[in-house]
Amino acid sequence: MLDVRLTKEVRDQYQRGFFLALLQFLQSICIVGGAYFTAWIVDGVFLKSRSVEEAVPQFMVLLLFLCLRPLCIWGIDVLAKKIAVRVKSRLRKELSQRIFMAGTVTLNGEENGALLHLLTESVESVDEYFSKFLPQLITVAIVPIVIIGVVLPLDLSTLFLFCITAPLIPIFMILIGKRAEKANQRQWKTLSHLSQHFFEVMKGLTVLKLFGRSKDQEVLVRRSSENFRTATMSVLRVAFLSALVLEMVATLSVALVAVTVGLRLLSGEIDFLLAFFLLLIAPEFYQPFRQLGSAFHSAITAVTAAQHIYQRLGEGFAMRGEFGQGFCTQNVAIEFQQVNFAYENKSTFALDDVSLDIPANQRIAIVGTSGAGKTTLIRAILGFITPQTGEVLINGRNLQNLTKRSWFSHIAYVGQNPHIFQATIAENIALAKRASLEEIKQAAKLAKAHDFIMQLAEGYETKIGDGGQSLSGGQKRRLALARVFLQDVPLVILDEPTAGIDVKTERELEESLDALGTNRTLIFIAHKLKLAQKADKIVVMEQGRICEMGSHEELIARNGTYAALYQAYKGALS
Ligand SMILES: Nc1ncnc2c1ncn2[C@@H]1O[C@H](COP(=O)(O)OP(=O)(O)OP(=O)(O)O)[C@@H](O)[C@H]1O
Repeated sequence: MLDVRLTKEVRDQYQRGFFLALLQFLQSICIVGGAYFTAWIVDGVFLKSRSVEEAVPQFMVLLLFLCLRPLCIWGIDVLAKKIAVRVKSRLRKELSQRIFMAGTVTLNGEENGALLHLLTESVESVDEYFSKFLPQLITVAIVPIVIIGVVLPLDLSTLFLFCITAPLIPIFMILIGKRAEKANQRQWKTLSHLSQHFFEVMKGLTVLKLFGRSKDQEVLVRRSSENFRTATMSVLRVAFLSALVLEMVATLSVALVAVTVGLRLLSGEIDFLLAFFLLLIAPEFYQPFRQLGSAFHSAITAVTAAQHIYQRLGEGFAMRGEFGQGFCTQNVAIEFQQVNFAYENKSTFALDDVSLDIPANQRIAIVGTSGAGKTTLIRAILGFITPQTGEVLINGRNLQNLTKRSWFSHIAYVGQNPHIFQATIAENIALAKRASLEEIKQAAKLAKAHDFIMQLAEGYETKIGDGGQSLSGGQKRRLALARVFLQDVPLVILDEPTAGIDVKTERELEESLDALGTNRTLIFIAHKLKLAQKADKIVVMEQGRICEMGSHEELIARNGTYAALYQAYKGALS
């Protein structure tokens, strides 16, 4: 059950690995030495009638070995735990970075509960692979070999028994391992499903209560829990069965050695000292295999979790990490060249042969019916998704070759559900840039947020709850817009900037947005077509395709999709 990728995680901890192996070696010396001196003392004092005083030096050495052994075990334990903690924190960090990078695509997906399960329990279950299984594997590689090395010149028939019985344990482990792996996969999936389902129910509890459907969900959660219980029981069954089989093989092997040694002692083939030493050392020879058997199940659980972690870590991100090209400009021009993109498990393209030219410092409005592909187009610009074919070019350079850090430093973005962190209003606005209170206030004024902030108990120093719960949707959006006003970047992307905002504030905000669009590339998704009229170019999307493009007047004159949308919009207003 050795997983190459997981084992490679100790790559930066060779020193600890070396000391761990050294302690294992020292432990095996203690085992052999302890057995030898015990046999010598019993043989000398009880059979060869040596005086107790004569045995004192041997007794002291035995005592030394007996004390040293638990110290070695403790050292091995500490080193293994340290290795495990380092690996876990690295995996957690890489996973969170990957999730942050995947951004809205992943987090908008319906899988937050499963992600939480991956980040917490899955990473945690990797612990036992490093703290138990790997050290035990090293024990198996060192202790039995040292014992074989000692027994080789002393007794060939016991050595022969060791050599034919020891491989039986790993063979059984491999056979049982196949079944155990399947059971573990099933258990992982059911737990992941349960976490996801529970998370969804918690999120939507208000809606479920209002529709009187919370009882139905209770039944479904109970059913998911029952599936998880069944899957866990089948994992435990395999675990108990394998522990039983491995224990039996080990016990029978020890018994075989004991019986043959006993018979040879009775027939006078070997003397008591050697026979007693072999009897003491035989259980120690099989002990590492036994313990490997019990660590084996933790290892399967860890490897199952690791497969899912690596799968998530391996998922492609549209842009380069640290090794792409840096990028710095004051004028951002964007070009889509025949871009196609379909989400995983979707048969239709969310972006279908999209070619689009966005010159620097223009205002572009993206409009279209729900599900037309507007957000996906924005995600492609942000680099959150990789086109399956075609390219997104930034000032003529392929976006995928730019570093995330340098590209993101050019962008201010407000999505559909801007997140407000558990911090003060001022800290929330100054998220992207260090700024003085005066600058923060100025930005808030431009975003028409200043007035409502001043009405809060502590103004800009008011702490807002996790997720900005004490603010309304429109207030959160204005706070997020204030962040944008504070950042002085060449590209601003807004997803429906005036959603959830009253008519008066909306009118005021439009003026601020005018200012925001000066000397910057401004791209905004507009459901309210009044806002779109101010754009230099309106891009109309339908089923992933760009069906029309032009100014408001041009598109009205064309009397196509945009004109129809505009009529519907005007109708809804009147
Ligand atoms: N994370 C996702 N995973 C799978 N499919 C997705 C995902 N996000 C969007 N889609 C699908 O891609 C298509 C385009 O969605 P997109 O969100 O880009 O539309 P939109 O025009 O922004 O819609 P809206 O105006 O309702 O926000 C839709 O069919 C949608 O179901």
